[in-house]
Amino acid sequence: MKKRMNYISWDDYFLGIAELSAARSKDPNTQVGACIVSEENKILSVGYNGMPAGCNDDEMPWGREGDFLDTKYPFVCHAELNAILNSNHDLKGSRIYVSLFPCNECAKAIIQSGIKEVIYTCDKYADTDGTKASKMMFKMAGVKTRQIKQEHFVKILPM
Ligand SMILES: O=c1ccn([C@H]2C[C@H](O)[C@@H](COP(=O)(O)O)O2)c(=O)[nH]1
Ligand SMILES: [Zn+2]
Repeated sequence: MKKRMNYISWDDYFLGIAELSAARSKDPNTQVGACIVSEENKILSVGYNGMPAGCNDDEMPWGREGDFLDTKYPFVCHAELNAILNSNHDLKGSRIYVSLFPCNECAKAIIQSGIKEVIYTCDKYADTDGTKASKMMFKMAGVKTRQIKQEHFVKILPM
């Protein structure tokens, strides 16, 4: 008997894990997941966007509008940063799979931690200055970026 042939690719596998991680997010508007992988295709870390440890996410604001301190923005820890901080490994030469293209703050953390490739699905904030800054920095720092359209991998998130 021959081996099974319709197994999923490494990219689909790790993006699927990033999507599954996103399903843990309490953010009512945008759930983001990240999965960091070594050159040997070993998972080094995962993360999703959420409130910092010790900050009760039932008491924190989750809105997008109003006074800055009444929104989630100053508080929520981004998926990529959580994945980087959750890791006990050297991330040099690794790649990160993310469900949303990284913001400029995450881009800085990705570059500084030595991650060499960003594979992403959604780029819904492509027109924002933050995303433009991320793309500028990735280009200058030699971090490759590659988009994989969602229809190309198994969608795990509940609809
Ligand atoms: O690089 C990023 C950018 C954003 N996030 C998180 C932060 C927030 O929880 C949401 C964005 O919320 P919107 O309502 O779409 O503004 O995504 C992240 O984890 N990583
Ligand atoms: Zn970010």
